Amino acid sequence: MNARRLASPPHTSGLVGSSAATCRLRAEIARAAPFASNVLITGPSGAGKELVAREVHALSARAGGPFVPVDCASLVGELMASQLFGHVAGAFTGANCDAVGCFQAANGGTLFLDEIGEMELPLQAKLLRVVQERVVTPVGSYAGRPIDVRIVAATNRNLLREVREGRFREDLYYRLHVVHLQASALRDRPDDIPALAATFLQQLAGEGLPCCTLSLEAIAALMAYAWPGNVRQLRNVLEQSVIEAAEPTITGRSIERLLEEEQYYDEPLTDESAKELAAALPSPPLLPPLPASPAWMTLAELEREHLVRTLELTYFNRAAAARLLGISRQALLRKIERHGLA
Ligand SMILES: Nc1ncnc2c1ncn2[C@@H]1O[C@H](COP(=O)(O)OP(=O)(O)OP(=O)(O)O)[C@@H](O)[C@H]1O
Repeated sequence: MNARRLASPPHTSGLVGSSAATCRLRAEIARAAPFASNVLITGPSGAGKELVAREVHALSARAGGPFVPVDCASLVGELMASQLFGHVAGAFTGANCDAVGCFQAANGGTLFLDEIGEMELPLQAKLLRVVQERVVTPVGSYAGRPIDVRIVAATNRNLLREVREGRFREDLYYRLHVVHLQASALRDRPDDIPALAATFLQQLAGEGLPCCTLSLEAIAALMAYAWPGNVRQLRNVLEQSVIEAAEPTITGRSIERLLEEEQYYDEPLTDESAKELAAALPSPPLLPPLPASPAWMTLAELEREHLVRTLELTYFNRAAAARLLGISRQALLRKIERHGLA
């Protein structure tokens, strides 16, 4: 059987973060959790889809029952149906005794079908029958067994496009897409980063790693990064920085150095995200205020003033400043030099 864990871990506080997107998600989870309706969770890899699924389970009347996560991408070949639906002795070579599948293991609880978009079409047809009839028939048997399972599925694919392109059954899509929850990319909710980082540093200290905090510069650098690997990548970067930290306070420079090794360090933000990020960054450091603007400014003077303001806001993190300004780091470096700010 392909279940990663059968029993639910105790429910902890769950989703960390207070961005508008996370607050909305928390409210949607609370609204949908008490019902038995199927749930489809979408969002990029590492954005917290499994955590959302666990939250739905933990806040439902099934919380005392099992939470069974299944990685649908690994359900391939002959054994896939048996992994989901179980089999009876003699069903195929090597089936020496009856075995329950993930559906029966999740009876009374929640079955989490992770990476549902990867499931092969023949298995989708079998899954549809079970979802519709709430009866599971083990491989090699004709006797169906009623099951009481809530299905929560997740995908990082655009399932409607998969339907249009014939890789995902439309009828199954609509059976699963009763409640839709969206785990957003971390780059779209940078104001969650300080709380997530603090939680992860606390968890890492609890796991025996050095107890560290982040400087304001380090927080600004984390908030300005694009996070292609989302929350999972944030945790990994923090773990690396704790291991490498010479002092209990992690500096902006050490975070920048780690992020330079990751992808998309220099990717500019869209105008909208840049505005959100600028508003969410921690208060700028105490630097001498900019000279009062003259009544009339040339374009060059205006550019210089905005450059200084952006550099202050990002604690002189040039990659972050470039992203906020929507230009490449090379372009920013040229402007810094041209305006004598180096
Ligand atoms: N809002 C959050 N609060 C606290 N921890 C989070 C949050 N979001 C994600 N995490 C943590 O980030 C890691 C990745 O999350 P998770 O496995 O749920 O992502 P996923 O979207 O299911 O990823 P994948 O698509 O790769 O399976 C986990 O350790 C999870 O606990």
